[in-house]
Amino acid sequence: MTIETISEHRCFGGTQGFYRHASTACAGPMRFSVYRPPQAARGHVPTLFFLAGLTCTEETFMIKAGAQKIAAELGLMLVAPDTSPREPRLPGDDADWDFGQGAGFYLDATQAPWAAHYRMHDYVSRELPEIVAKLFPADPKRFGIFGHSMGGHGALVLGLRHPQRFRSLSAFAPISSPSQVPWGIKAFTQYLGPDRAAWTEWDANALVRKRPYGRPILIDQGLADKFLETQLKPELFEAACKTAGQKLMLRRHEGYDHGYYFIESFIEDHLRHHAAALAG
Ligand SMILES: N[C@@H](CCC(=O)N[C@@H](CS)C(=O)NCC(=O)O)C(=O)O
Repeated sequence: MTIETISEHRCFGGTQGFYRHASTACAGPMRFSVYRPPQAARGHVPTLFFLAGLTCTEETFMIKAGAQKIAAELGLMLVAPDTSPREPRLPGDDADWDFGQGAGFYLDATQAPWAAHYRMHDYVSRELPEIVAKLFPADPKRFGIFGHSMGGHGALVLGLRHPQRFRSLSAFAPISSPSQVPWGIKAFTQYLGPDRAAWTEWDANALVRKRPYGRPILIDQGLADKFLETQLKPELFEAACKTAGQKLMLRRHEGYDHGYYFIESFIEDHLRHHAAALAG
C-alpha cells in the first residue's frame, strides 16, 4: 500500500495534502485529498469522508467549502476522494457532464464497460478508509461521512449500507431518491442496467425503509436551488424517513442555491454534528 504525495500545504496549523495511488477497487490510478488538523500530530483523530457532486474533483471541497478552520478547532481529519475514475479512458466517458467522468455515483457498476473500473462504492467504503487508517493518524472507530448533491446521495447510501463503518452522517442538497429523478435514472440505467430491482441497494429512499441508520441524519437544502424540484425532491426522502422511524433533521434555507456558497454557510453545523456524534 503506497501513495504518492502530489502536494502538501500548511493550513490552520495542520496540513492540507493531495495524493495519488494505484487503486485496486477501481483498477487504475485514483486521487484524493486529506486535511490533517493540528491534533493529528499528537494522536489518532476522528475522520470525515466528504463526497463531492457532479463535475467535481478531490480538490473542490478542500478549496471551496472553507471547512479547515473549524476542522482544526474540532480536531477532525477530512478526506475527499475524486468523484470517478479518470483512467483508463472508457468510450463515452466524457460525452455528458452528468455521467461517466466526474459522475461515478458512488456505486459498483455491473454493466460493461463501466463494471471494470467504476467501483466507487468499494473504493470509498473499503479501500480508501483502509489507506487512511494505515497511512494517516485516523481513528477508524470514529469515521463519519457526508457529501453534496451526487455526493450527498453517496454519503446517504454508504452510511445506510455501512452504519458500523460510518458512525455519523449528513448531506447538503442530496440526490436522496435517485431512482425517481432524471440524474439517477440516467446513471443507474447505464451503470446497473434496466432492472430496477438492482437499483434499490443504491437508493437512499429504498434503503432507509429497509434498514434505518438509527442515529440522526442532518440534511441542509437551499430553497433557491435550481435542481430542487427536478432532481433533489427532499420531500420524498423525508417521507421515507418518517415511515421508517428514522430521525431526520431536514433544514430548508430560503434564498440559498446549489453551489459552494451554500455549503460554506452551513459547513460549521455539519462539522459540529459529526464531532458530537463521534465524541468519546
Ligand atoms: N455543469 C452543471 C452544474 C454542475 C454542478 O452544479 N455541480 C455541482 C455538484 S452537482 C458542484 O458542486 N459544482 C462545483 C462547483 O459549484 O464548484 C450545470 O451546468 O448546471
